[in-house]
Amino acid sequence: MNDLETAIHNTSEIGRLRRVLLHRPGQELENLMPEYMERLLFDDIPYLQEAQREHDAFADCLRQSGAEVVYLVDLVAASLTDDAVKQELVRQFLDEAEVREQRAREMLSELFLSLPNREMVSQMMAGVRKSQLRETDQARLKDYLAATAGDYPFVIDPMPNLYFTRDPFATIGRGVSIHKMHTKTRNRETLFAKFIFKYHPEYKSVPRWYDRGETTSLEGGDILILSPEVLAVGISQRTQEDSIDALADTVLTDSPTFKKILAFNIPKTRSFMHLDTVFTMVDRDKFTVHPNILNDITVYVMELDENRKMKIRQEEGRLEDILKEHLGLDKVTLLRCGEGDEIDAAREQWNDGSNTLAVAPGEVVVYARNYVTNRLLEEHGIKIHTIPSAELSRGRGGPRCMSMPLWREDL
Ligand SMILES: NC(=O)NCCC[C@H](N)C(=O)O
Repeated sequence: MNDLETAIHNTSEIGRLRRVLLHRPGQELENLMPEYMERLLFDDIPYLQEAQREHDAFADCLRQSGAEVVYLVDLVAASLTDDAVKQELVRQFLDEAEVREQRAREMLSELFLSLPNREMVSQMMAGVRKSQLRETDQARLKDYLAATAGDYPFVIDPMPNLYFTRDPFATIGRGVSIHKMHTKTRNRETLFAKFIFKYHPEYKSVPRWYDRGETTSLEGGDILILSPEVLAVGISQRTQEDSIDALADTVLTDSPTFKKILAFNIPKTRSFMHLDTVFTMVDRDKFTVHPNILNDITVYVMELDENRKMKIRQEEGRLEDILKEHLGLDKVTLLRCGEGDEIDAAREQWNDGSNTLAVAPGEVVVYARNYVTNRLLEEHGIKIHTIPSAELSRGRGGPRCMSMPLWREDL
């Protein structure tokens, strides 16, 4: 069924992309400091204006290939359907930012609630410097600053990873999986998803496969929709086995199409943080892969038996053969990042050479910088759209990480 009226429709990695969620990097990047970068999951400080230019080129590329681009800030703003909802967001946001000091809560609530919805959401994303509170009531500020010892310059931390819209929630079929993130830093991002899927007029009735209140972590970069029947989920640095069990329970039981989950156990390292940093689908029978994982990957198959009880078994053999069997294909080609060269593969994977976003079968968006891998894709008949990435890549994510499909055509 291809009716763009439904809020969410996502039954593959490669069906023609018709609507996609992005976040244009904003002031949150201007609040990155070298001292706190590691905790905020960045390896360097991007130059915001250039990062925005690159991101706009990404958005234009998606529009030119036929997708409507929807921005996170607009969806969150449109979810704040009345003052009570807006106040609820502010309250929960302050709780989750761990602002406990009463005077700070009052000053920040006043600051946020004085802004129109869109500006308020952008301000929440950017974080708040202590120096910004100078505009407010001086006596309260003095008391607050005296009560919070130390030189930490923020009253609320920035959320610089928001432009990786792939991770805090994921669309699967007609439903959504809202995540409990591995790090405290990124867990704050999923509050926006909570409000979108609770209050936004178009998104509030979407079925829920996983929720942010779960106790184990699951991140969207680990979820790949290989076909309307088969999901791949990474057991990774960011996604725990128990989360996959819980996701499998709901998706395999309640979604009309999904029958199987292939759980890929991958190495737990920063550069391989999610499955989509080492493995993406580019065509019906072609995948990019980082060669280093091929000897170090175990695949488990999860299915419900005739009594609707979960069965899990380990698969043996080569990844190509496992994919062939479960996707019912005659042939599968794995395209090795950096053409399999040890040095090029490591360099290009670090800058997301294996992190492609398909806009249609055999047609993908990639970073221009990964020219060795890109050449290989073209040699295998894949149409590539290249985008610039000098600044965007400093956050360690590529075109797939920076996008969440809301609507794809069925294959
Ligand atoms: N799916 C992805 O691999 N997303 C990239 C997320 C990068 C971000 N700096 C993070 O560490 O979470």
